[in-house]
Amino acid sequence: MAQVLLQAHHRLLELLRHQYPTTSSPQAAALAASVVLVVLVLVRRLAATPSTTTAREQLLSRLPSPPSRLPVIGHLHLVGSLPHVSLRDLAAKHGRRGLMLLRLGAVPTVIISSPSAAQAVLRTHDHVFASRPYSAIADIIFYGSSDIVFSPYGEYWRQLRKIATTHLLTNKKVRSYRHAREQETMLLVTKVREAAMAHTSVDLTELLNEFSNDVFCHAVSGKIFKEEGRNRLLRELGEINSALLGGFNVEDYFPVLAKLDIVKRILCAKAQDVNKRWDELLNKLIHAHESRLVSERDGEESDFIDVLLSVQQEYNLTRDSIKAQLVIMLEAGTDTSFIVLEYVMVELMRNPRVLAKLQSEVRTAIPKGKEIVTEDDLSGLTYLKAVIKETLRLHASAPLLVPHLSTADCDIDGYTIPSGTRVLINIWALARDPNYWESPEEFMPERFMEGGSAAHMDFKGNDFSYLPFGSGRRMCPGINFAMGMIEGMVTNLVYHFNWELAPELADKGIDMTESFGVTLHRNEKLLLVPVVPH
Ligand code: HEM
Repeated sequence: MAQVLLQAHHRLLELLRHQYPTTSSPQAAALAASVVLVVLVLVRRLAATPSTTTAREQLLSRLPSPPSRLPVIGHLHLVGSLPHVSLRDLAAKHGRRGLMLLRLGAVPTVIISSPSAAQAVLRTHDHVFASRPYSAIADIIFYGSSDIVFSPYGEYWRQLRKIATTHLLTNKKVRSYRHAREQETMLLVTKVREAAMAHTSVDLTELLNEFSNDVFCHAVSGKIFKEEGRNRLLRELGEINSALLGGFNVEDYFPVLAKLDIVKRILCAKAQDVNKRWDELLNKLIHAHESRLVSERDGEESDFIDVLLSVQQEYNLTRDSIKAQLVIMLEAGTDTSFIVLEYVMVELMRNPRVLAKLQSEVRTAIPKGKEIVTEDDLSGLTYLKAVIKETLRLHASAPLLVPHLSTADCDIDGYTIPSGTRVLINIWALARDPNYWESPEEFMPERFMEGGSAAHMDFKGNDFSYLPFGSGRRMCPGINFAMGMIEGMVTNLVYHFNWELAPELADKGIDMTESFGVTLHRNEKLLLVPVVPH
């Protein structure tokens, strides 16, 4: 027993160090891990009444699960720094029919790893699995989880979803932000052209991140988004949110800790702090919108703040709820779109044949000499669409989707998943499964072209081995917004420039090491030399 507790302590220590890398000395971290372990063991002892073998426990115990479970931390020690990879390997060994149960700390979590199990969860029983587990951090950052992504399934969420799909992210609205997208595209192309003239490299990671951030800031808060460096501040705050939401949060796996006020105060202090900073900034932005006269709008398209204020009464939205939607829209859209953009360029650089073919398509279809390629020029670019689809297959920004939660007992293929179980759908594993994909590790856009093995597939949630945006009620409502941005930017990058690896990367190639947070992203910067073609 002492040996297993020691192992649990060691793993807890690693996890705490990961969560609080800069704030704790080794001694303080070891002490914190010991305190957490003692508290958890005590709480477990106190809670170990006959009710622990409830009907729910009995159902859980029938689900396929790895045998090596430690006290307190459960299977957490089996999950490495790239959870989607560990989960795929564990499921191959211990899963049955695409289902596997892991005890992540105190939280039973079902991992879905086959298209048929994904279909059962996201389509057949979608209504049962459409809720979200509680997250102490999300609760602070999103004003009591009152945002569309983390709010539990129910009437309130339905209203938010309606606002998103009928007011904020309709095709018409997405088209109306076109001017903002093209303006930001122009800024980026100009910067790259300057570098090309000077024969220097560009940090494309940074440029694309900035582009994506600015397009969203513009959509959310209109023309004033750059005043007083607000776009930079919004980006900084967004990055802090991502780090907090994506880190290993002890309180998510040991919810009992989040209930202890003193522990909550310590663990959630950073989230409180960033929420305060968001609140100040959003109050200013909302106030500026409220006090702006119609005559000052100068024909400008209404932004997310205008839209939310205009439907406030109709949907009975509180001020906090409006702020929660603004924070989540920036969070949900910016990072995901930037990651896809960067990976498209990474894959094009790693596959010169594909880059050449894409350039040929783009430069044949679009007349020479355009200052900027607009969204009108994109129809008919079938290889471009195939390149983006293939990038989304290999590099889903959210490899485990956002966690789902069951709200009733539900039978799937002979197993019963009890109510209140957290469910992760490993779409990364589904999209690389050799049972469903030919040469799954290869970047082959042709598979999505006419005559290819995946020609009929789209990302609209109908093909359960290919779900980069999820499927069902909780599916991403921002696909059109994202596609408008990604297609436009990639086309401009390959239309205007030829690309070479920067000298720093020329010898060693592009490092594909990734980190997992809320989203999955590369660690190293993409440094490239742009060349203006003759
Ligand atoms: C390439 C870019 C994007 C990718 C890959 C992506 C992917 C996803 C995924 C996987 C989910 C979770 C689905 C689930 O839990 O089952 C999601 C949810 C969501 N996405 Fe996106 N997304 C992208 C862009 C956007 C954009 C541009 C917006 C908004 C402007 C957006 C807004 C949302 C919202 C609001 C949700 C939560 C829906 C809900 O819980 O009801 N996303 N997205």
